[in-house]
Amino acid sequence: MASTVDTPAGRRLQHVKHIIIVCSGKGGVGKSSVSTQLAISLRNSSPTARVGILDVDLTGPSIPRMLQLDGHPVHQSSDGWVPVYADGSEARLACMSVGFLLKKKEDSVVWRGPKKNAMIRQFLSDVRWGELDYLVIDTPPGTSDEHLSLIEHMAPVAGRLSAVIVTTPQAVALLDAMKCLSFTRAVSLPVLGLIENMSGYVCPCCGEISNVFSTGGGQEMARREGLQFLGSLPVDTDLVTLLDAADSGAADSSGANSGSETFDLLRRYQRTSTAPLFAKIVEEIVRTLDQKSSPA
Ligand SMILES: Nc1ncnc2c1ncn2[C@@H]1O[C@H](COP(=O)(O)OP(=O)(O)OP(=O)(O)O)[C@@H](O)[C@H]1O
Ligand code: SF4
Repeated sequence: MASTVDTPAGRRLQHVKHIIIVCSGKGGVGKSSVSTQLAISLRNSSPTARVGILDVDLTGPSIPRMLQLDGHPVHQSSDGWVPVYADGSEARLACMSVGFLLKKKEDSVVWRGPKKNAMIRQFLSDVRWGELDYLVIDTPPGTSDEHLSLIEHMAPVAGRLSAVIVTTPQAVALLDAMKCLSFTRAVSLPVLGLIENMSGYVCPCCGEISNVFSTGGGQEMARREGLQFLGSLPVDTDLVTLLDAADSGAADSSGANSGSETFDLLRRYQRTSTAPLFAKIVEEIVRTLDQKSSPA
């Protein structure tokens, strides 16, 4: 019988303990922000946790922007691509995105399915992730070529895969989240739980919660479908301010930000009003994954 790691992606990912695919049925619900904040909170969940974040939203990569790593060059070593570390020399938050391969961040990626498939295969087999506790994968909205390619190339490590579904509370987003859930069921991808994002707005002056959209739909969907409800995240004005600042952040002459700037960015993420909610979500995720990997 062939070894379970007997493919380039299987060999490369053999030292990655858990792989979390973040998906949403609908665009713009906050999947990339959730992926970024999950990766940061997982990294901070223990002093030694090592986390990777892979951005396979090939036509709309936003992870480099969210980690203020836009324009960072990617180095090729004899052993493959070296990921970009969002925490400098600590090297506990490794990041890879097609965004690093574009000449300018405004450049668009207009690729057909086979080229996207080849890029994803390369990300999974050629990036030198090393040992990771968690690899968080940010995907495009919906269920597209990218999702199928991921599942196909990661078949040798299928036992370590799970998904987190992100939705907003509106009916249309929930309908699309259901489609996403049926995809996970069709490909036997276990779902760790559901996150309802932009669930209400917390007034920065008085803390009053206004439900701009309806609320509670994600929790209801989770109950109905037998999923774990991981939590609700309100519209976070700290996150908006942080990302606006990151967008206008100064880059050095190579177009890349220095390690200390991105390190400072990680600290600022930790001070947003949703950071404690992410810490709780991560506690739940870590508990579930530990149970899954502990011998019966
Ligand atoms: N809880 C939140 N509070 C405030 N702003 C948020 C929140 N979640 C996401 N956003 C903002 O909403 C916008 C869309 O978020 P994001 O890019 O994460 O969504 P997405 O689902 O990944 O989008 P796409 O479909 O383009 O991949 C971003 O500007 C992000 O900063
Ligand atoms: S919730 Fe209260 S403090 Fe906040 S904006 Fe509305 S009225 Fe003002």
